[in-house]
Amino acid sequence: VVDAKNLRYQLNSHKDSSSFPEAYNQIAFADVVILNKVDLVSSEDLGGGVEELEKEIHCINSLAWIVPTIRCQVDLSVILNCASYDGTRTSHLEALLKDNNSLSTTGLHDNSVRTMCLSKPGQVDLNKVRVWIEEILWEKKHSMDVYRCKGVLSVHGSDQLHTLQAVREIYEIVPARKWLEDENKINKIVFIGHSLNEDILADSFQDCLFQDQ
Ligand SMILES: Nc1nc2c(ncn2[C@@H]2O[C@H](COP(=O)(O)OP(=O)(O)OP(=O)(O)O)[C@@H](O)[C@H]2O)c(=O)[nH]1
Repeated sequence: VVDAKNLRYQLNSHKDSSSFPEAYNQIAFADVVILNKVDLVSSEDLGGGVEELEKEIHCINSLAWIVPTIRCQVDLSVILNCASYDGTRTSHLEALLKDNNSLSTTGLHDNSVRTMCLSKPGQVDLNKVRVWIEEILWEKKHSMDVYRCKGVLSVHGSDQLHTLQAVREIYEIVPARKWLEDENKINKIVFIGHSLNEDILADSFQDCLFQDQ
């Protein structure tokens, strides 16, 4: 739950310190963000109203689904049972498959928590992807602090769309469903975290593509 009236203050409160406020972490890890107290903000407020706040939340986590509320009044059947981490249910990942769907953000402040989206055509070698993601998440090879990761993969030798999900060091790659005939078989991975380097991620992922010997 985000307090609409105080969000900006909470996000800015770290500017003079070396650590991030908890608000960044909570938004980065959220699947659903309840943006509460929207009756207390208006477009005349410094920095804009609810729309601006939604933009700021999406800058940190462009995968989050935002529900504006007053007194947290929300239909529970909408926000519960999202099955966001069920790798075999692709409904929450379908948006990733849409072309031209840019989810990357530049972050609110230099070096803050942000979303980065990697997109590559071709088929990947699953073993290479495992080594690649383990180097990033476990060995912190590129000094990136990845909070979460979600994506779809087109795996060589399989007609199944695979999903990749990670929370901190724990990750999972599983077959989810058959690729559809007319579907653009791509690899698309969204990273949410801190100190993300787009060029390094794109270059290193290139080595995961399957190559005929
Ligand atoms: N106008 C308005 N007031 C609200 C809303 N939600 C809560 N409040 C009031 O805001 C006051 C503080 O409530 P909260 O922000 O939920 O209280 P809190 O102590 O911060 O609660 P925690 O965040 O759980 O620690 C109470 O008087 C609530 O009735 C809202 O959407 N609109």
